[in-house]
Amino acid sequence: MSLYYEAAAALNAPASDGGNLKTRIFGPRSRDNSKLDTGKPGSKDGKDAKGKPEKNGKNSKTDSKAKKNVIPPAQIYALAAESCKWSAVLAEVIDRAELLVHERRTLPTPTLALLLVHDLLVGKGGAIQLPANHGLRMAVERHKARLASELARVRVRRRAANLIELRAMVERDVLKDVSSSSLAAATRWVRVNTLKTTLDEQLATTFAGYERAASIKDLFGSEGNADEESASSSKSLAPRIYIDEHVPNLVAVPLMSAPSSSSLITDLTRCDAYKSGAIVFQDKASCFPAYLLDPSSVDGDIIDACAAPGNKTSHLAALLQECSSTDSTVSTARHVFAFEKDSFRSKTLETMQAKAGALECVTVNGSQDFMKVNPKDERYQNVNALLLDPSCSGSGIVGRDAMPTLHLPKAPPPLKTKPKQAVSQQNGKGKKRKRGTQALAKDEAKDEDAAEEKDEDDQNETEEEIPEDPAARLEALASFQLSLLLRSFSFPAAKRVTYSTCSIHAQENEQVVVKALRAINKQSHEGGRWRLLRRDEQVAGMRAWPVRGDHASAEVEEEEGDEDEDDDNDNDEIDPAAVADACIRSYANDDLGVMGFFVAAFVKDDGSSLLGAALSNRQANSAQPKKKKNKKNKKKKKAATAIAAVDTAAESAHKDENDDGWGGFDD
Ligand SMILES: C[S@@+](CC[C@H](N)C(=O)[O-])C[C@H]1O[C@@H](n2cnc3c(N)ncnc32)[C@H](O)[C@@H]1O
Repeated sequence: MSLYYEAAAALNAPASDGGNLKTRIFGPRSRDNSKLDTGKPGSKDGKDAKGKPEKNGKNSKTDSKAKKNVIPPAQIYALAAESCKWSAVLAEVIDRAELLVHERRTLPTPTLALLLVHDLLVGKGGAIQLPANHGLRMAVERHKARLASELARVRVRRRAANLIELRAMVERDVLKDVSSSSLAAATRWVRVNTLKTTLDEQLATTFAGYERAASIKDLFGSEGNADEESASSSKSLAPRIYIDEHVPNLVAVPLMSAPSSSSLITDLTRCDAYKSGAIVFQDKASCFPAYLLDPSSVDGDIIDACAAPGNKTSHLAALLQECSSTDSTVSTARHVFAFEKDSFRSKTLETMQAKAGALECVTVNGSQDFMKVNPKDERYQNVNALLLDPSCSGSGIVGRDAMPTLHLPKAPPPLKTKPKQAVSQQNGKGKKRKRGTQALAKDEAKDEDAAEEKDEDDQNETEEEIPEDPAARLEALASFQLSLLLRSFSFPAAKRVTYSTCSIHAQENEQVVVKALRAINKQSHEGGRWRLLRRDEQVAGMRAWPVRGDHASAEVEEEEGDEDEDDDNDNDEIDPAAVADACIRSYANDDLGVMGFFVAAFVKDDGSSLLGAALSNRQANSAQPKKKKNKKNKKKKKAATAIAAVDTAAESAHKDENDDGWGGFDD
């Protein structure tokens, strides 16, 4: 009986408990099965129900009996997920057959009825997994003929020729349902790692048999599809794949925590290409920085300043290899130096580079603080480009726990006296199970093993985990990000820098960019001047990406003490519209299937073109007076340089980070 009650408890757990179906069932249970299954006190801590120590041998007997009763989580998950998937159809069948009206004394809840009818009508074995004389089984089987004929009617109404076609329709409906609530959460982005394979090879192997989707929405059956012949059918059982139009070697497939088995959704974590590092799970937006940095635009080495877990590092390595193999003039091997401050995450970085086959060109500088790296060190004299993806609030991250809606049959009107089993579910075993599920669901966030299907790039902390004062936290983060960005500019041979966050807050994005431009351009312009890479100069895919920076957010007041002290820079006002156009953003709710993200690229003009996007049209008019010039002398002593100021702020941000053991975020 437990199987059905366990599955019902997992499906009915309140959303506020968090966690998707998979983690509700697998994460907690895998650590403490007996607790959930037996509900008996005492057996775990060696004490009996009254709290007294149990006699020798009794404990182990109880344990082994409890173990025998444990239902494999995979079995519970399969039942819950499949029933959820079929719930729209089955709820209709149960209602029309009036099962709950006829059996209101024996079938305590609509969820249980749904699970039992699932196994009877569409489950794998075609039978309820209970003894033949069990009350629940008998209650449902009494109505088998009526239920089967209602199922046939539903099938005919939906114009499915047989059960196989109906199954395909059910799956498509579920995909549509999930993707309509969050396209970003329902999409699995897969980067083909060109260090190990090619897109064509993967399409012919890992993704053989997939139908081409014409758009992200079409992955979920909402629009027509790219393959003309297969366009007809929502009845097609083939999974779909979308080949991204912006980032090369990137594809998307549907992702969902349920259903457990589906021909439309394949579990890529189990495929050889994933295990060997030939494909990498990486959100589309997270591919922007390396692509925008465009290693082919420079010829020297590259630094990834905040690298762990390392998806952008291996992406950089792949792009580097691609441009080296196409450019015969490149004679010397180019390097990616990957820095990571956190020692634990440094190990992940190393492992991921090894898995991606990137170690030939990537040097992992683990447990090294980028702020402490000497830009003048001989090893970095050939560094032309830097990718900076520092810790951030992670406010753009999307939880990948999309669940289909659970449709339940209508509950019958209540009986005057409570049926025995209903009472026992409310007050007895049912209650214990629910408590167990809830308590365990809370632990789930800490359970690393529960994250079976988590992307490597999905290990960020969420904003909720940031300590109490979010405003102060954001301010400290922004200062820390600015200091890292200014440090990136200070590498003598640097010509290009990308700055990215998986945050949606302007404070961490456009505002950092504007402050960085102001600060850097107050310094001597020896060797060139930093500006934003304009949209028209960006690689094709980024130029075409429609979501740009936020104009209003780029209007940043100059802070007191930051006014220009150098008469030569009187014309360095920043044009918010130009900044916004140069910046790239994405939002989880913008229907493009990606998480919230921000990236901007800076270039160092060697003097041949000073008409940078960041400099306003006022740049041409050198006579334009600065507004706060009269304050200039008073403040001269107050701020030595802008960089020194942000360095101090950054130090406190660093301290803040260390204090609470906060390790930063991945994308
Ligand atoms: C957002 S994650 C980087 C994700 C990574 N770029 C990727 O795509 O896989 C930020 C990382 O920067 C690291 N970090 C923070 N401050 C750092 C510093 N001063 N020097 C080096 N690494 C730092 C954090 O430990 C964290 O692992």
